[in-house]
Amino acid sequence: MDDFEDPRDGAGTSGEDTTEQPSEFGASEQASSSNESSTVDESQSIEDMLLEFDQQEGLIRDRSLLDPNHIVEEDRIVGRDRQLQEVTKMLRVALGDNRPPNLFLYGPSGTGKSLITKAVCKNISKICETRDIRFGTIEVNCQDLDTLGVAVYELASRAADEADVAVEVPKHGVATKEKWDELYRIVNENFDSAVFVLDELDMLVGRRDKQDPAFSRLLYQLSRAGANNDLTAHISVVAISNDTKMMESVGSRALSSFTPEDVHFDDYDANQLQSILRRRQDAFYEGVLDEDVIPLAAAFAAQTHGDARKAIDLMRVAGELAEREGDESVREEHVREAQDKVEKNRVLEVVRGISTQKKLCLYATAAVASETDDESARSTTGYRVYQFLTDAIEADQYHQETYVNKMKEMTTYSLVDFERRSHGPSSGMFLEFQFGERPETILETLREDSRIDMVSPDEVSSVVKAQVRNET
Ligand SMILES: Nc1ncnc2c1ncn2[C@@H]1O[C@H](COP(=O)(O)OP(=O)(O)OP(=O)(O)O)[C@@H](O)[C@H]1O
Repeated sequence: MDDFEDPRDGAGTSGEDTTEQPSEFGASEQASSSNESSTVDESQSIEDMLLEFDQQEGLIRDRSLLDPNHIVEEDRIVGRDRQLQEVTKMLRVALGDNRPPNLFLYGPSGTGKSLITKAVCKNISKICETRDIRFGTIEVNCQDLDTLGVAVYELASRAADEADVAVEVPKHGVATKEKWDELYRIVNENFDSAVFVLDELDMLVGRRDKQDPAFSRLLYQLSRAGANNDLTAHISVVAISNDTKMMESVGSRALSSFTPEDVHFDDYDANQLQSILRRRQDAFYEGVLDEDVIPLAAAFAAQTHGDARKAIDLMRVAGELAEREGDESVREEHVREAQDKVEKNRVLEVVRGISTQKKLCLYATAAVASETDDESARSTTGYRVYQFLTDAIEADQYHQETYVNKMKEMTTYSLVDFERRSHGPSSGMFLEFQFGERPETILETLREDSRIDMVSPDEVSSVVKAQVRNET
């Protein structure tokens, strides 16, 4: 955040929100609808409109380059040489007659973990074809898998897709053991060598036992099957996670058979993100991207933790906004609009599901952060603003400790981060919260809750200012 100029400088970050955000999709929808209303021809039939849109020149030439799930060619991968080399070195064993090691790839989201794994596996597969080795990449994302049984079925089903055969057990109503046997059958009959890619593995917690999460059982069973010949193919397991501490939750039983090689993926800085975007600028027709677009999208994405997915997403949304508004080029203002929209949607997703009390804690803390120079909020000040808010809407009031715990829970949604601090003996200890998104975006989003909207933002702001002045 502090190693480049805040891209929003000069664009009003001080909290004096001027635009009325019309809907959950933010200002962009409003802009496009007001644009439409000025050009609408009421006599036009739907068919005419469709034909007209069809003839309109778009700005985006190749949408796949802006799709985060598309595996880009190797020459578009930038800034991950070390990781590419490590993963290639370890998995290349699959090209011979040996079992490659298991891997644990960890680092924040959007730092290229899945991309590098897919790119290396794709190349291994290409070489294996020329050597008559039947190699398969069996990939699952564990995010939506809630039990071990579901995960094993999913693996069997992906293995079957990769081998172009059918799964012969039903998805429901059979024991997990049968699903394992089916997975072994498919792999053994169709592959000499296979890499299991378990993306977002830490999400596979299961319902049974928090001490023995499903991901731990999955790792144990898979690596054991490799060792005791249930799986005759040479298999390697690549576990991918954002949670650097995931391996600490893997039970000792699983750990002793899994024993992975670790590969760390660190954050991208704004320069690396710029290079990533530049290698994809041919997603647009020549000359339609203004020169400020890429540096600004990269700077915005670098503000959180340098997420390439976010940078690519910003460039795509900016392009789509420009297209929808009938503009001839993608400009800086489209990126700013896109940033608002992307941030707001993410915050909305989280905020929609939390209780009013948590919203009040978050609102109070974000209100403080929006008034401080470094956009941080002390828990002690946040709590006083929280008390003001709960009094104002006559809601129950938590003790300070509960308020702090509720705020700490917000770290799981990556909305806030915190550090324990003390500003000298007179101020005592407090937590200092930092936001992953602009505090103003969080405030705007929370004001969509009618109870919170009962309190005037100006009133909150003057309470906050007074409290911040009182900080020692
Ligand atoms: N070094 C890079 N060069 C080019 N594109 C990249 C690079 N790193 C990431 N990307 C792109 O960013 C997007 C996200 O990358 P990827 O899915 O690999 O992230 P991840 O670390 O696996 O994140 P998550 O943990 O959220 O799944 C993809 O579209 C990918 O193509």
